[in-house]
This record gives sequence, C-alpha cells and structure tokens, in this order.
Amino acid sequence: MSRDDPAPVSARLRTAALVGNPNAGKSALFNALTGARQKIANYPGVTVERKAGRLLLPGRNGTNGEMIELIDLPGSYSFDAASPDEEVTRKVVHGEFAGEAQPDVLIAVLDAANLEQHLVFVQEVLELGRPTVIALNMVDLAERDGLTLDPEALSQALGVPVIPTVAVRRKGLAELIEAIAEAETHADEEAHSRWHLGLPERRLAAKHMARGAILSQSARHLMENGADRVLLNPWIGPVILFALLFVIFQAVFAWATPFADALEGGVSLLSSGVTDTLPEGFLRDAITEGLLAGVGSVVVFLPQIVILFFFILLMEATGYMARAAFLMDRLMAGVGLSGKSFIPLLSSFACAIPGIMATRSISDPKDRLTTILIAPLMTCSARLPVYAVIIAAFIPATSVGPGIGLQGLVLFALYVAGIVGAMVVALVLRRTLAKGGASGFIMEMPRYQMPALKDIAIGLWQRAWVFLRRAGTIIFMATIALWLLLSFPQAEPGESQLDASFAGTIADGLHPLLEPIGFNREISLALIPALAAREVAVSALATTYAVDAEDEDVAAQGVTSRIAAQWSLPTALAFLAWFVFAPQCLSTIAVTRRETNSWRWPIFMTVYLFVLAYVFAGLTYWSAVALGL
Ligand SMILES: Nc1nc2c(ncn2[C@@H]2O[C@H](COP(=O)(O)OP(=O)(O)OP(=O)(O)O)[C@@H](O)[C@H]2O)c(=O)[nH]1
Ligand SMILES: [Mg+2]
Repeated sequence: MSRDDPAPVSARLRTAALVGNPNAGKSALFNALTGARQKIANYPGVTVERKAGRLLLPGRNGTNGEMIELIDLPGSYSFDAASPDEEVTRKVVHGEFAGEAQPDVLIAVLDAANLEQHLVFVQEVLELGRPTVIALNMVDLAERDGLTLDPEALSQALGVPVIPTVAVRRKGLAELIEAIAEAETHADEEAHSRWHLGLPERRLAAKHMARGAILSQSARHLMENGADRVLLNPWIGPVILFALLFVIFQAVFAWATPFADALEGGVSLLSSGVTDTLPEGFLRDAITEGLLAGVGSVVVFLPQIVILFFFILLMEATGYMARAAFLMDRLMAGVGLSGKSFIPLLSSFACAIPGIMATRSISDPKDRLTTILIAPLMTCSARLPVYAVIIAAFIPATSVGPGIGLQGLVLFALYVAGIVGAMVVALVLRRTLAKGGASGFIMEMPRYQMPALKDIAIGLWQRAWVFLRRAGTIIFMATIALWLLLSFPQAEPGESQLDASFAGTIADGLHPLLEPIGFNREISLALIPALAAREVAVSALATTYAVDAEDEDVAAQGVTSRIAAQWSLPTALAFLAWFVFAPQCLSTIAVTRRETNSWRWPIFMTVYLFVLAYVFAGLTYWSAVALGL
C-alpha cells in the first residue's frame, strides 16, 4: 500500500519509522512486517528514499488494534551526515520533512553481528527522546559467528525495549509488533537526557555496551575478532600486508636457490650426456642448443613459481586474501576502481588471461574495461623467469639488512612498479576514456581457516603443471623455431653464426629501433619469439648464446653468466623495465579482443603498453648511464 491511500477521516494514521545503519536489515523487516516488496540487497545504500506501508497492531485481549503507517528509511551512520539519502532520514526523524508529521515511534534496527558499530548511531537516535524500540536483527548471523547476546542487558543499558529478530526468517516479529504497540506508553523523556555525547564518547559507550551484551562467545570468535582488529586496521593492516608480500618475494629467491641449482645441474648433466653420446650434427645441436639450453633455462625457474604460488594459495586458504582485498578497496577507490576489480587483478598475478575473464563479475562496463586494460600490468608468473635471470646475473646475492636479500628486494620493487603503473593508468583512464566514479563495495569476510595441506598440494601441482606444459608446448616450439632461424644459413669459417643466420638479419632490422633504449642485438632478437610467451625471452637468449658460442666450454656456461659477461648494467635494467610494461603475450591480446568484442581496445592496449615499455626502458637506460652504473 502506498501512503497516498485515503486515510480514515478520523485522523491521520500514527506512524513508526525504521532507522539504523545501512545494511542493518531495515527493508527486510519492513517487508516482513507490511508484506510489501521493498528492494533489499546485501550492500549499503539500497533504500534511498522513504517508503511507507501499513501495519496492524494487536489490540488488547486479542482484538484488532490500531492500523499504523510504517516507514522504511535509508540507512544512515549519523544525523550529521551529508549524503542526500541520509538527509531524507534526518528530516523525517526530526519531523522536518515537508508534509509529514514526526514519526510517533522509532524502530532502531541493529545488526547483532556488528553490534559495536551499529550502537554508535543508535545513541543519536535515543538522544531524540522519542518513543523507541530496538530490533536486534540478524541474531542468526551473530550465532553463526559464535556469539550469544543478551537482549536484556542491552535493554538495561539503552533504557528501551530490545527485541531479537531475524527479519529474513520472520523470527521475533510478533514480539516486535507488541513492543511497537506499547512503545508510546513507555516513552520516558527523562531516560534519554543522559545521551548527549560527542562521537568519541559515543564510540566508547558503544564498545562498552556491546561488550556488556555478550553472554558468551566462542574462543574462536574472540580470536577471529582480535585478528581482524589488527589485520583490517586501516593503519596496521596495510603495513602487515606489505611486510607479508615482502617476505614472500624474499623467500622466492632464498628458498628456491638450492632447488634451482639442482635443476640447473641436472640440465647441464643431460646436456653433456647428449654431447657425449650423439654424433655431432643437426639433431645434437637441436637438443643441446634448442631444447636443453633454451627450454631448460626456463624450466629451472619452476621452484620459484611453486614457492610464489605456495604463498598465494596459503593466503587464499586461510581467509587472509579476502582481507587483503578489503584493505585494497580503499586504494582502488582512490584510482576510481571498486574492490570488485581486486580479484581479477589478483588472478592476473598468475596470468592476465583468467584475470581478464574474471572481470565479467564487474557490472559497470567502464569499471570493467579499465580493469581489463590494466590487468596486463600485474606481474604474471611468466615474467618471473625473465626477472629472475636478469636479477641472478646482475644483482649480487648480498643482504642489505638482517634477513633482507638484495635480490628479493629488487624483485619486490619490480612487482610494485607494475602495480603502481596499473594504478596510474587506471587513474588516467577513469578521467578520460572510461570516465566514471568509483562504486562502493562491501564483501563478507570469510572465516579464518586452517589450510588443508592436500588442497594446497593440489593447487601447487596444477600450477606447476601449467608451467611445465607451457614449457613443453609454446615455449618449446618458439625456441625451436628460433633455433632453426639461428642455425641457417650456416656461417662461413671465421664468421659468427649469429651474423650469418636469418635470425641475425631479422635482429639487424629491429635493432636500430631498440638501440636508443640500450637493447643489444640479442635482446632485439629475443623479443620477437617472446611475443608467444614472455618466458621465451629467456629461452631465446639462452639458445642464441648457445648457438653463437665459439666452443663447447662457452656454450656450457649457461645464459646467466653470458648475460652477466656481455650486458652492461644499464641495459639489464632497461630490459627489466621493458618487461614491467610490454604486452609480450599474444594470448592476452586475443582474450581482450574476445572480452571487449572489438579490435579497438586490444589495439589500444597493445599500443599504450608498448609505448610505456619503450619510454620506461629508455628512461631507465639513460638514467643508469647518467649515473655511471
Ligand atoms: N541472515 C540474515 N540476513 C538478513 C537479516 N535481515 C536482513 N538480512 C539481509 O541483509 C541484507 C541487507 O538487508 P536490507 O533490508 O537491504 O538492509 P537495509 O537496512 O534496508 O539497508 P539500506 O537500505 O542500504 O539502508 C539483505 O541481504 C537481507 O536479506 C537477518 O535477520 N538475518
Ligand atoms: Mg533498505
């Protein structure tokens, strides 16, 4: 029913209004009480104007009582707040809403699972000194969280009736209606005069009242609450997240070394085995230079990939990842994105392809487009071998502080560079091509959980398998193709094989374009097959050096020592900067085409990323040269 229905001639209907924080369940209660279909949803700000319906109060001795008008108001955190929907609430409750009398009864709705937070605004409501009833809603969620509340104690503390309810299960409704019917007889202006506090005092009072209302809480709830208080703290939370990521990148280098060394030893043992058993010729070279030197140089990074994913899976399984998303939401809003972009961007650390596909959950089209366009800036696992090989070649494995290795620090900085780049690009896009404001986002925190080792093991195995399959297919094929181009035509005696080959000719064509940013001929060449997959940059360099090596000894040195010996530090740094930005991945471009349904955006993405890569590699190179590195 709407409030436009003719009211009985006798008088206007008396009114009761539902007030409370956003998402407390006011509309759900309104619907349950009036049978109306008010829109409800699990995020704040759903109700943005007043809605009215009718409610029949019980009379004395079971007779039909009075019909009243029930008003559902927008959620609000304070009467001082300024947003237009909160303004509606403030005016209605104060009786300043044009053409409307002040409500006779206020029904303050509280979320029992977030009692402390909701008790702040309730104090403001009680200060009004109006007849008030409190619906302690969502007691089911509080119980799920291991919390048993004492409505009586709360009622004592607040001086008004407190009725436990579960709006969505229609529990406690009869009691609530009863209390509404009797509210005016309880009205006691004296009792409310003690509430005249500032916000800090209200917060403190809310904390005490919330504590006092807890009958029992499971040890688990106590622990989780404490953990959240620290981990989600706006100041401490980000510091912990940052420190955690820092430790992870340290571990990627520190823990992987023995395994990587063992793998590398295995590859070179295989290589010398093949050299000893097979006769000199095409097949032997294809295996040693293409397969073992090339693909092998990528496979040795398996331990680092496994360690990185071990931590990611651990953060997901324990429930920490959702908290990280919550912390990031603020940062995302700062650049005009919502926290909904966080999960797609997070998946992009594994690979941009599932990340871009995950943007389907973002309803706002411009939000989604921006997220797609910046996803390739998240450091995908394919970049890890590229970063790692350069870091191993140029950054000494020294420590710059207790437990802080320089190599891990550089790796961390590269990941941060990608994130910062993405945030800046998002900021620019949201002000130009994909204009729009940030939308709010509330997510349920999953419970903390002890990770199941088996799940983590399965997850790790899947990750390792994806990596090895790439090595066996796309990386293998791109490397062998490059090896063929490098091996033919055969060099005349005295001529370098690289100079003589088709590949050398191609490299000479591209090199002038890349020379200004410090790239040598080998890099220019490696960038082409690396479009198939970023790791191919490593295998391509390894194969190029292996083919070009004058003798077996040099060939056996491995790509890291060849890079260390032949590149300057500015070149190496420029190469790293290039890979932070460059869209060296055809599959990402293809999936962007599919998800945006046009060529416009994938072309835009490719161009802007190449431009950024070129500019930043150049800036890095020239600054490094200027600094005399
Ligand atoms: N489990 C549970 N869920 C509830 C209960 N009451 C409401 N909800 C759910 O909580 C969410 C928010 O409810 P709403 O009624 O939209 O909240 P509101 O207070 O009207 O929110 P705004 O209009 O944004 O101020 C919805 O998903 C409801 O289904 C309850 O007692 N128990
Ligand atoms: Mg509502």
